[in-house]
Amino acid sequence: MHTETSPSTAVYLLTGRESDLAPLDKQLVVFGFETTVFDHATALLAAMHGKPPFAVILDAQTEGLDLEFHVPLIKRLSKGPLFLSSTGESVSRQIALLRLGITDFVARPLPLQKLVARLDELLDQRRPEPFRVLVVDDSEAMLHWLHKVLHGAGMEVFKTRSPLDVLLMMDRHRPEIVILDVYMPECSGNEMAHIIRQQPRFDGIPIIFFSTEVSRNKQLVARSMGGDDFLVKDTPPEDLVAAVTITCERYRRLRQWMTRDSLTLLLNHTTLVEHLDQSIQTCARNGDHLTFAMIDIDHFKSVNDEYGHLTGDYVIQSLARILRHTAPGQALIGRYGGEEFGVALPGIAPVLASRFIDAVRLQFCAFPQNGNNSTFHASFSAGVSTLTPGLTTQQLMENADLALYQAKRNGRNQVVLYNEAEHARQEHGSHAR
Ligand SMILES: Nc1nc2c(ncn2[C@@H]2O[C@H](COP(=O)(O)OP(=O)(O)OP(=O)(O)O)[C@@H](O)[C@H]2O)c(=O)[nH]1
Repeated sequence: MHTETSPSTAVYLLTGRESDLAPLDKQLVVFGFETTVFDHATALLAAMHGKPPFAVILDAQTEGLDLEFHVPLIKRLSKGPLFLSSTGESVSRQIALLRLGITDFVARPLPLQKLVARLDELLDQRRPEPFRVLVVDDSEAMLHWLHKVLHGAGMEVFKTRSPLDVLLMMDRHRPEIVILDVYMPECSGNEMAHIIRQQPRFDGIPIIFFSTEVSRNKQLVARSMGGDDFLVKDTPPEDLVAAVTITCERYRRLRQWMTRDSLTLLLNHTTLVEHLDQSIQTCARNGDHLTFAMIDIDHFKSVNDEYGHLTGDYVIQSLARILRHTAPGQALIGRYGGEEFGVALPGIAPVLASRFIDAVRLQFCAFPQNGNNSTFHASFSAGVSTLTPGLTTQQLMENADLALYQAKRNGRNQVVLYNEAEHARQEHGSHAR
């Protein structure tokens, strides 16, 4: 399980020792950024020579920092984001600083959540996932050409000559676009599009027809069968790449709205349960471990009452980020509802899973939350359940919920691993009373 940050998340912070920015290093570490603090620009530049960071944050008030001199030197060593934190700059000064190479301005007092959100966004932009494209054409030469053009543009391309394999390949590779030839011997592209559109699990996946057909009328018929666009086969490669890119980007944005929770960008409830379902089937088939944790922030109503709803939202976001940054790659993390989260850990033994959730609990407790111009700490309780033969998704979640209830009853701020025998004993005890 990886809980370390990769070197690519290195953030260099230039600030004075006594500055209000100094605690930022510990705060960013909680969110998974490997932060190093420098109190002199020369030391920062020397470190950048050795290992260029992902981002640099400059405190404008650092002693000896001369923006006109140092910013161009920093830019020469790293093309990454360069933040300037100051008490406020005039618009004309901001323009001058942008020209020098500053990419983002951060006002004081530092809005930590916004800064982290921005760093997250920049990080995601830096490692965009390649678009996944499925191409279906009975001509080997055409498949080869499409693969060459799209793969050459950085996309992940899956190809088949047989339309009868399409559904299977869509299940296996989860393409974000399907490019269909219109005239194929086994079935036409129109028919294939019609069949794809009958499957609710492929709802919304764009289909582009790729054909020699130039008749506007026939193109419209093809689109009425479920296609989204029509490209003729002598389309120049750059136009094909542009059309696929635009369509995939739109689909990704749409999917994000459909599958993600807007406050935390974690999976929403429905999608988490759907993915958990699939994961349970796979793990049950392969005999792999699967654990599920239900996490609930403690006394959250009091947080809202004392610090306001907005601060409550920040607390929810801080837990979401800690989970995102520390969970192993295969984890499914979702916002289950309000201040409740669900985390599925396929392939991870129950004891290790509990240990991981407990490590998240400690990080979350240690994280300084800001509200009413002061710092406070929040905590959560969690219940962890394990997949056993024959258990349904619903039962797995209910068991985690029972363990969570136990954690709350035990006094909160703890992780309880569901134990069937223990649960039966307690049930029996409560009935006997
Ligand atoms: N800020 C914020 N509050 C929310 C959100 N969703 C739910 N809540 C609040 O979360 C609170 C949940 O409170 P309760 O279910 O009573 O539980 P609790 O106060 O956390 O207490 P315990 O779970 O028993 O430790 C309610 O006051 C909801 O209004 C949200 O998206 N943002």
